[in-house]
Amino acid sequence: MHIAYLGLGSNIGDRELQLEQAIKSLNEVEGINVTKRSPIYETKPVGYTDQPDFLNMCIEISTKLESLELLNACMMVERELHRVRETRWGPRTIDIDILLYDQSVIQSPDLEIPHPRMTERAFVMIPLNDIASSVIEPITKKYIWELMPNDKQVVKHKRERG
Ligand SMILES: Nc1ncnc2c1ncn2[C@@H]1O[C@H](COP(=O)(O)OP(=O)(O)OP(=O)(O)O)[C@@H](O)[C@H]1O
Ligand SMILES: Nc1nc2c(c(=O)[nH]1)N=C(CO)CN2
Repeated sequence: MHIAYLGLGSNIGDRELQLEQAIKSLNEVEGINVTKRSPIYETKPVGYTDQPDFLNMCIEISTKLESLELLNACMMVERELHRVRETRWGPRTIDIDILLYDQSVIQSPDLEIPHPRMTERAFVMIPLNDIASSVIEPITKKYIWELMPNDKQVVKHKRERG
């Protein structure tokens, strides 16, 4: 069994529902079990800023899948939720990134693990810290405090569903 952490984001349509559907679909994939989920945060868009606010969260999964198989499963769930790729870093119904996969370091054309931009993204590190505090190296953790928002960039989302 492998332990992986995934980052989920949505900023068009029913954002909360799409996060829930992504978790449900991932959990239904043979060989994937969702074992933890972070709170949901509402976050200001990073990179391309002229787009709606995101809901972001992280989940922990235990999986029999190898890393590339997991990437394919994530892409399949994205397709299922009708994600259309238009602008890089642009709006999306759902985005699923593999953040960590065991202790692996992978540098291939299709897959980079740890996710190359994760440590600079408050919308990833804050929910990841909620569910994987012990997994994050102290050296990285130091920067989470620097990412901690004091200007409403990342705020806890009040759930609309039970
Ligand atoms: N750790 C990873 N998790 C998910 N996709 C990855 C990862 N590493 C590389 N990729 C590649 O990135 C592509 C997905 O790009 P995508 O359009 O989702 O990027 P993005 O979400 O806009 O930007 P970012 O990668 O900065 O979050 C996939 O086709 C996949 O092959
Ligand atoms: N707040 C926020 N900003 C983003 C996000 C995201 O999930 N949340 N995803 C991006 C591309 O992956 C680019 N910018």
